Amino acid sequence: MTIDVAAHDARLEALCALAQETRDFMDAVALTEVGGSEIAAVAAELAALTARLRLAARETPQPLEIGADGTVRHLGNAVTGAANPHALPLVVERDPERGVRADIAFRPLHEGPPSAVHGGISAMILDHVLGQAVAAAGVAGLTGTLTVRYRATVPYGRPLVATAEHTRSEGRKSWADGRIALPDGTVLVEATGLFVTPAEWVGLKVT
Ligand SMILES: CCCCCCCC/C=C\CCCCCCCC(=O)SCCNC(=O)CCNC(=O)[C@H](O)C(C)(C)COP(=O)(O)OP(=O)(O)OC[C@H]1O[C@@H](n2cnc3c(N)ncnc32)[C@H](O)[C@@H]1OP(=O)(O)O
Repeated sequence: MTIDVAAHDARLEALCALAQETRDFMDAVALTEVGGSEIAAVAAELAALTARLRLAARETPQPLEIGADGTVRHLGNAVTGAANPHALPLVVERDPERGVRADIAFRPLHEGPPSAVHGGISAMILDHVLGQAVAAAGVAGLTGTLTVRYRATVPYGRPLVATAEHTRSEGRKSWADGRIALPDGTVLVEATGLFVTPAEWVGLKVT
């Protein structure tokens, strides 16, 4: 059975909608120019909303689920989780040619150097897509090492593309390459990573 994200679960659908509203809120916080008293009033309203959500709370985000066909859904993931406000969220697809690809839309919220995306955020995206390329090759693992080369600053507010592919495996070690590029293919950041399949994951089939 393929897991269909939030398709038949009204509560999860509502949670994903709340996460998206929260992202919009965070963007608004990062960019607002309203006056100080209005900012204080909004903060007080927000504190009341936070208290309502905490009336019933768990200690970990929405868990990773694996469908019968190996489909993975992780609504709580920091990069892809539709129920996690921290996530872009990135939608990673199998590339028809090779590996995986994802459209990226960084926002002003992601700023590191002036007018550009924080290097750690680019590294986080690359960590994830390299990991997913490795998982798509049937050898899912945890990142052992990630080497990132920043060739040009990464802009926010314009469409970008992340791609990655599994390159080889030796025992429980697997390598992948990936990059964040402009739509015309100009590479801005590239990475290579080594992923180690924990012994207890060997043979796990995820897509
Ligand atoms: C039921 C579970 C279901 C799970 C389903 C998963 C589905 C996935 C689906 C979708 C993928 C999404 C994509 C996600 C992407 C994001 C990935 C991250 O951000 S991961 C978080 C950051 N990384 C960590 O937190 C790792 C922390 N480190 C560890 O847990 C261990 O150190 C680990 C697993 C990396 C290695 O531990 P050992 O005990 O298995 O390793 P030893 O047996 O000592 O070594 C095995 C081989 O690996 C090398 N090795 C081990 N660690 C290395 C390292 N850090 N760098 C280089 N080589 C390393 C060793 O030298 C050894 O190599 P020799 O066989 O001798 O050639």
